[in-house]
Order: sequence, then structure tokens, then C-alpha cells
Amino acid sequence: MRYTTIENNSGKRFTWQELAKHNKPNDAYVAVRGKVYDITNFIERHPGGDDILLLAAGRDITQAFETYHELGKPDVILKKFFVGTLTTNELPIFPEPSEFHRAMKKNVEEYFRKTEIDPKNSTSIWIRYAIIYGTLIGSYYAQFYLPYVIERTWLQIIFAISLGFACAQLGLNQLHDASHFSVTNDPFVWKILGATHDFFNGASYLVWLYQHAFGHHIYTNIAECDPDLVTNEPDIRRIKPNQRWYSRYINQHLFVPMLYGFLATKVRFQDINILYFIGSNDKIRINPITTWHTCVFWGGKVFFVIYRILVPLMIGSSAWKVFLLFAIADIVSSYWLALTFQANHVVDEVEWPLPDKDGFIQKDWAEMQVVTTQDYAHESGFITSIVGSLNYQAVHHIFPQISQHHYHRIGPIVKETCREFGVRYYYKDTLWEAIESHIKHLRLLGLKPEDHDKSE
Ligand code: HEM
Repeated sequence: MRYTTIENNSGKRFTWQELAKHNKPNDAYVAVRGKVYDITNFIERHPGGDDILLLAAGRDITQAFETYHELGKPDVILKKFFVGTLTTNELPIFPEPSEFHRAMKKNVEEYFRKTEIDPKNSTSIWIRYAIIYGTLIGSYYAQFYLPYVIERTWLQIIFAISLGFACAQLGLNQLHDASHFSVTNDPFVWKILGATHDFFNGASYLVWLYQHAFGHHIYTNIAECDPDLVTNEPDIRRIKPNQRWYSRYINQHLFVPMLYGFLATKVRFQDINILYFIGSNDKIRINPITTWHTCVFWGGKVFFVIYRILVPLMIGSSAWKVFLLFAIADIVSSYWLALTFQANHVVDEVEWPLPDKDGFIQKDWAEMQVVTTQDYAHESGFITSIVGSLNYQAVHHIFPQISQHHYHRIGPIVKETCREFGVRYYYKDTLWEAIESHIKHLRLLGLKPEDHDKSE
């Protein structure tokens, strides 16, 4: 796969495999638009924190780089670190930002400049975080420590449901905001918020960062590249149009949604497999793990088992009750997360881009973000807050570094820019319609391909 935008052939020539070897704190190279840079001495000085550069080392970070900085701004710094050119590519590559992409960035940046609103701060962020942590801790305490509740199983179940919902909200807010650096300008705050996901949810912030920031957000809906769409051959479900069809997929829409209840449990074990056995999340390679991340990873897993299972058993709850309450909370949080994720991208209406034979996606990256995404229910402030603003998914994909608390402000600008440039914007009026379109997608892809074509 050749990097077709390479013009400058000076310096050493690197294949992607050679670049991949420079993935350590004391030997860190990255590639941007076909040029390779030695950023080892910049890691500690990066205003966006060292963490993200340690994850970025050894790969082509073009799209992440262009997303998280003003177009062209840190290029001056990058130039100083130039060491050579990239001759092959591991994952698909995109054209230079189009006029649409530039106009989109400019319009939104201008909005924040004119209004003087801080894109990464608002009081509502901290109020929401406090409510989530409060509900999570309060629901847990009530279930196992309040005598009035302990004597009534139905009340414990209600608190298990609210615990599950709060855990999902932690994922949709603290974890998600931290992994996009969209709350404050302080990398330490992102580290701490991310770690609370490890401790309260038992799932890894680090694995999520790789999967989400370097995988799903860059290669949205691109088969074999978007780690959110990993499937086996054959798999339990058929979600990608280019996936081979098997008769087991007929009526998958009836049974697949039931499996979504196991998402949280699956992720907790999958984390260990990815970090310590496979060493990659689908195509996204894992770099050497720092002491901080090792401590948070294992500390989080151990703390999770202690607070959710061992403590309730030790203070006298029966094993069946602990299991029941654990399962209810986990199923609630898994469903909420799975359905809100699926309703954005795994739906029939959106596009499923594939690279050409040279690994090149023939579409501007920002445009691809819009056409691979479905938004919904912009009119409802309530839905926006309970889905962590994932209903503004197109806005989120182009501007992940801006706080979700501002999406309702910039949503109209994004929509208007799409209209101006004739970029199709997929939208459903309600959350229910968005979920329905996921179920419809499963039903259609479950049909024999000939029957699918007829039913369209
Ligand atoms: C290796 C090349 C990189 C260089 C030379 C670089 C340089 C810079 C510079 C100069 C800034 C401050 C000015 C600005 O905001 O534009 C900055 C901020 C930032 N960078 Fe990078 N960066 C690099 C890679 C990355 C990557 C790969 C990511 C994320 C995936 C990232 C995320 C951020 C974030 C989130 C901030 C803003 C921090 C804040 O909120 O104030 N950077 N970077």
C-alpha cells in the first residue's frame, strides 16, 4: 500500500513495519501525511500530555493529528523532527482536507472565537459528573448498607438498575470526555477521569483509548479497520455489507440484541486479552504499557471485583442475591451502551466505505465522518443528556475535542455546512427510530444477499 500523497522523498525511507518499531518512550516516531518524525524529545513537552503521544508512537497519526489541532498549527513544531518518508501504509489513508473539511473547522472555530465560550469547559459538565458519581455510589450504598432496602429485594433491584445506568453514564461522560480530551485543558484531569472507568466499571481506559481514539474515530465503518466492527468468520452477527453471509444470520435481529446484555462482561475480559495476549485491538497495535497504566489497569480490575462482589458477600448478602444484583446492573449498563452505540453507525442508511486497491479512501475524512453516521433527536435535551450527546454523533466525530455540552450550539453550524457543500446528513427524529434502524439493518443483513437486494 503506497502513501500516494508523498512528494518529499528526502531523509530515510520507512515501511510501516519499520515505523512500528519506534513505539517506545525513548524511541518514538510518528508519521503525518507520509512524513516520519522523531518525537522522542517532544513527548514530555506536548501540551496535550505525554500519554497520548506514547500511544501514538510507531504509527501514522495523520487523522488524529489533524482532528485535535487547528489545521496547520503545530506543523511548525513537527517540521523540526523530520527524519524521513513513509513508503507503505498499514491502514487506509485519506486525501488532504477538502474545502468542506476546512470550512467546517473554520466555521466552528470562529463560533468559539466570537462567543468567547470555552470549548472544553462549562459548569454543567461538573454538575453532571457529580450527579453520576453520586448516583453510582448512592445506589451501591443503598443496595448493600441501608437496612430498609436490604429487607426488600424489589428495592435492591431498583437500586441495581440505577447503579447500572450510572455506570453507563460514567462511560458516556467521564470516560468518553477524557478519551477525547474534551474536558479542561489539563492532561492530568483526563488521566484521573479515565481511571475512574477502570475502578468503577472494571474496564480499561487504556484499551478504550486505542480502540476509540486511534481506531473507531479514524476508520469509522471501514471494514477490517474499525475495531468496533470486528467480526469472525463466521460470526454471531452479520453487521457489515461485505461480510460473508451464512444461514445462521437469518432472523439475527431477533436474537442478537439479547446478547448485548453481556457487553460489559465481555469487555472486561477482552481488555486482558488485548493488552497481554494478542497485543493489538484488531488492526490497532498496543505499545509498551507504562507503570501508571499497568497500575490503573490491574488496580481497577481488583477494586471492581472487591466492591461489586467480595464486599457484598463479606457484609452478609447471600451469594444468589449478589449475583442477581450484579447481573441486573451489568445488563442495564450493557444495553444502554450497546444500543446507543449501534444506533449511530450500525444502521442501514449510512455508508460503509472501502479503500481502493492502494489503500486509499477516495473521500475527504470529515465528509466520511458525516456519511457513516446517523444522528437523532436533536430537539430533545433529555435524550441528549442521557445518551451522552451521542445523538450529535456527526458533530462529535468531526469535533471530538469540543465538550459534548456545546454540541447543541455547534450542531446547527455543522448541519448548515453540510447543506452548503451538499454532504448528506442522516437523521432520525427520535431515539426509538434510530434503534429501529439498527434492528432493520440486522434483519436485512440477515437475509440471503439475493433476498436483501429484492427487499431494498
Ligand atoms: C506528534 C505530533 C504532535 C505535535 C507536534 C503536537 C503538538 C501540539 C501543540 C503545539 C499543541 C498546543 C497547540 C494546539 O492546541 O494546537 C498541542 C495540543 C494538543 N494536542 Fe498535540 N501534537 C501532536 C500529536 C498529538 C496527537 C496524536 C494527539 C491526539 C490523538 C494530540 C492531542 C492534543 C490535544 C488534545 C491538545 C490540546 C490540549 C489542550 O486542550 O489544551 N496531539 N499539540
